[in-house]
Amino acid sequence: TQSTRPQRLLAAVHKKATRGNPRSVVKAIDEFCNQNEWAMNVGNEKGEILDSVVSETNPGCVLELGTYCGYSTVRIASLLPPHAQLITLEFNPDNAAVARQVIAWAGVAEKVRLVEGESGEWIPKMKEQFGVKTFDLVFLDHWKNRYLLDTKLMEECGLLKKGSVLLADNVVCPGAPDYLEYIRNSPQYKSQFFKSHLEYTKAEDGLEKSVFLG
Ligand SMILES: Cc1cc(-c2n[nH]c(CCNC(=O)c3cc(-c4ccc(F)cc4)cc(O)c3O)n2)ccn1
Ligand SMILES: [Mg+2]
Repeated sequence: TQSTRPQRLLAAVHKKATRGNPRSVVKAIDEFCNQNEWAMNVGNEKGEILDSVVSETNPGCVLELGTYCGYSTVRIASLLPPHAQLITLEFNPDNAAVARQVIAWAGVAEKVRLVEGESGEWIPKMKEQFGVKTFDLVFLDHWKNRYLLDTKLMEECGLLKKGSVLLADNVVCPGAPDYLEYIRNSPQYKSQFFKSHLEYTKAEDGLEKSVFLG
């Protein structure tokens, strides 16, 4: 039977990356996507911006919406301080299965909790199910038409505190216009746009970083 693109991406990780070395896993995926097949990982150009935001935030508790194959999960987890935790939500069970193996190969599994399901269902359960108080950093990389809804849901669930950082991928391509409109005009956030390109292409894209002011 035919393999899927995520399965071919995983095969490239097993072939080219060194087990336990997160940077080699990131490099292997970027090579696969540049040389073989495009895939919707955040990529290296936006990934370096992600790395800098993670490093400056030094988060103890991170939420990632949209795991896909675990590329950004591995980038984030490899920069977390000891005992910090990353919860990542993936909607597609086949992609989640690949992500688990990518995360394990990178050697960051003990920092990561991968949950299969929809943001709207799981965000309200974060406190009771995972003992989360608030998130220091949220990486929004899931369905673009859910960014705004889920940001409001996180506010309502008391999952953000003064200083919490939201970092949103794809605010230009595919785009999240209602989210940008809200977050840039809300007195409760201080936002900053990082211009970049859609992963592995020359198309315009960028990340929006927003600090919750409480
Ligand atoms: C509702 C809910 C959803 C999820 C969830 N799990 N996995 C995802 C992945 C979502 N990501 C994307 O769709 C995405 C698309 C493109 C793209 C595609 C085609 C083009 F032509 C150009 C760009 C580029 C990207 O960088 C992306 O991130 N969402 C998890 C939990 N709850
Ligand atoms: Mg993305």
